[in-house]
Amino acid sequence: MKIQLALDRMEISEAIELTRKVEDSVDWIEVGTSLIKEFGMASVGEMKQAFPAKTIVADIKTIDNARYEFEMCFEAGADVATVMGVSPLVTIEACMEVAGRYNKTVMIDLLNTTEHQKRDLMKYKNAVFCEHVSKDQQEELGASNHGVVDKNLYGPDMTIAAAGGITLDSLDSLRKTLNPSIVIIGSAITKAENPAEAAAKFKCVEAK
Ligand SMILES: O=C(CO)[C@H](O)[C@H](O)COP(=O)(O)O
Repeated sequence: MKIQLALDRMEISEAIELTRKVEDSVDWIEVGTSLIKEFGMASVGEMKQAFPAKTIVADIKTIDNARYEFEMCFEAGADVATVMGVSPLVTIEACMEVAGRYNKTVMIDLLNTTEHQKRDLMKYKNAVFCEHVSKDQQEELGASNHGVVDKNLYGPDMTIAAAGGITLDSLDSLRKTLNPSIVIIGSAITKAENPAEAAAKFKCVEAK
């Protein structure tokens, strides 16, 4: 499993400082939606400049205006950009086209999608599919992602990611059920007393 560090609700300088402490333990770096909303494409550009060797994920959560937003992300230095799976399929198609042209990757965020919608999205074989329990579901309902999803939904050749309140304790259940290739971890690292130690523990468990 790859570890994607999600950076949210902080200044760009804090995001860079925090990432420096944990970069050896993480694979992909997500510029969180909150950073993009607050600081725009500067957040993506500055993270790519600070960490040129890392895969930078722009969590822009596109739902419309796909070409404009995806071109903006890739021009700013993102390697992966996110689109909501509940978008009209024409939006997903446009994201796939732009990503193909830039030789970059689309991550489809499956938040609030039905099984029927998921099945319609499966044709985008080059995309990463992210099973996501949202911040509001976490903070208002106490939910988190333990990976309990029908794994038969996904073919063996599909790349799956999981996000949403993931902690060290959820990894075992995630692995047994969804078995994602990418685990997206925000607060469990960024809000830890010692982020470097927290990230190293994830790396150690993930490697087992
Ligand atoms: O996409 C997100 C919020 O919409 C976060 O990046 C994702 O939920 C990971 O952060 P955390 O581990 O704190 O939930």
